[in-house]
Amino acid sequence: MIEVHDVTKHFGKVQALAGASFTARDGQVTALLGPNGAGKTTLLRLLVGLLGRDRGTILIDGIDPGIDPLAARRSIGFLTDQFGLYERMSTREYLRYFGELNGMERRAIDTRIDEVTALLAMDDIVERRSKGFSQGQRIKVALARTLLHRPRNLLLDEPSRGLDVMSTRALRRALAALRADGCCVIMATHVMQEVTNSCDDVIVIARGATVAQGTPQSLCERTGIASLEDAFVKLVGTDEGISA
Ligand SMILES: Nc1ncnc2c1ncn2[C@@H]1O[C@H](COP(=O)(O)OP(=O)(O)OP(=O)(O)O)[C@@H](O)[C@H]1O
Repeated sequence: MIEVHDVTKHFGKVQALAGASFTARDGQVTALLGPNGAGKTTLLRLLVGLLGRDRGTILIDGIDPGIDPLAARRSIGFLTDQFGLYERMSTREYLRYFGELNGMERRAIDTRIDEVTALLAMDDIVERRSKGFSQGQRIKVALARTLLHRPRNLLLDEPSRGLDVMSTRALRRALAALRADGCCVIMATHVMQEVTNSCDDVIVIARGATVAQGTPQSLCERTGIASLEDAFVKLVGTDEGISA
């Protein structure tokens, strides 16, 4: 479970977070929805302890990443906007390397590589070096790395960007599997269809603060609007930063 209370963060004079508060529960996929510049990536980086907050409380399964980032990170898989692939390594070599960094045993790594590459439908690129990989192929490798060590908490920053229809379905399967395993998943996205298809709960963030949290249906009911996209626009008070 991930608990955030009244978190603020400045970069110089820019206020990236201005009082974000929410709870993301186990066994749920929680969407983090907000216009460009709303503070989504900053929030994810604070959760994983890559940045320090100015104020507020953050607990990852009871651990404060600001106090003990290494302990918090052990239970987190973070798909960032920077994939950090090593072009000379094949996908298998790359995943093995990260499995070893996470303290997994070789046999467990190989079994898990088979599982995640099947889940994400990436058999065609397992033995290929990542040099020249397309955007969709790159994100799949990064996602496979994120899932490899079975973290209990998953932070996914726009995981569906650049994915084709088949890969988007593979991502949905992966999210469903994580939910069934009881993981806590937070997914920052601009794609409303992914929210409707894959998310149990939605956090709406605007200008650095949480403006609403609830199921897609409850957000529609609260605004009195049938479409989630229109409900989001009403909650945020602008129509920037969304795609159909
Ligand atoms: N390292 C930094 N230095 C200065 N300003 C920053 C830095 N990181 C983020 N910001 C600013 O903080 C605000 C929030 O940025 P953030 O990247 O968290 O937004 P976001 O919701 O992820 O946006 P997007 O949907 O465009 O990816 C923006 O105004 C951004 O310019």
